[in-house]
Amino acid sequence: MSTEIISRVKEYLGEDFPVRLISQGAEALVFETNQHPFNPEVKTEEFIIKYRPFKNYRHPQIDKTLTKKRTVAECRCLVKLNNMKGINVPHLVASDPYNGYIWQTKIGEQLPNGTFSSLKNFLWLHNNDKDAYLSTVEEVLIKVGKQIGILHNNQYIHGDLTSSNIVLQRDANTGIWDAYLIDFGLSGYSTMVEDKGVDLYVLERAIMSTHSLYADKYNEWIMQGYKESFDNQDNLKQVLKRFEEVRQRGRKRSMLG
Ligand SMILES: Nc1ncnc2c1ncn2[C@@H]1O[C@H](COP(=O)(O)OP(=O)(O)OP(=O)(O)O)[C@@H](O)[C@H]1O
Repeated sequence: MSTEIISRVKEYLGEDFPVRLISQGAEALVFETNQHPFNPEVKTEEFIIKYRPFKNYRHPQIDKTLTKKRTVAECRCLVKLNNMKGINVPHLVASDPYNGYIWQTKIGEQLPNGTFSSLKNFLWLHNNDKDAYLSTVEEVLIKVGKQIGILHNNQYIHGDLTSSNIVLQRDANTGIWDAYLIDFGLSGYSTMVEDKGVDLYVLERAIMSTHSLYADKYNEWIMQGYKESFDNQDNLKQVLKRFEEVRQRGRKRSMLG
């Protein structure tokens, strides 16, 4: 199946177009390339191509409509976020919603152990070097919280806030890590505190399940950054109240199995 999809992508981009498959999720295949979609002069950047393939379990017409709708929604969100002050996200480069393609700038780099610099891998890397890296981890997690806070303050929600969808990249001048959010397939405009509470809960659970040893400290730092990014304390209070309610619902659900 995936070989067939990859040949379709090759056919679409051209046989000689250099792409490398880096991820295959439920919804999309993600490739990386160093070639710009339409400007061969751009030589210094790397790009991500996200492709939503045809799903043969869906009626072809419904599939086309859904693919187009989801691709357009993700692009719209990226464009909005590209113009939002203070938020770190990939730049939208090009898109072909009819065929399910989105091109965006690549975020991230290799960590010293050779893994990709997602927050998840970063925390794994520093899991055993607690003392030496604690302040770096604290700084990074406060920045992560700030990014989520800025997003929520602008009435946007992420919708799939896991530690794999947060990517770290060093500032080119200072060498200091910055936090970026990626994957806006389930994101959108929302004024509802419930959606924001769920975003926070999903990330809290993700941190607890993959980095259980220091999860409490990590979540505390994320929430410190989140709180610092709010100007309006009433809004913050409402979100935090709902976050607690979402947590309690989650606890009840897991007790009931
Ligand atoms: N702009 C980007 N820069 C760097 N890596 C990226 C970028 N976009 C996606 N990736 C990589 O590809 C992976 C999958 O991308 P994304 O989450 O957008 O697709 P998805 O199909 O929604 O995946 P999943 O089903 O796993 O959530 C990411 O976890 C990340 O490793």
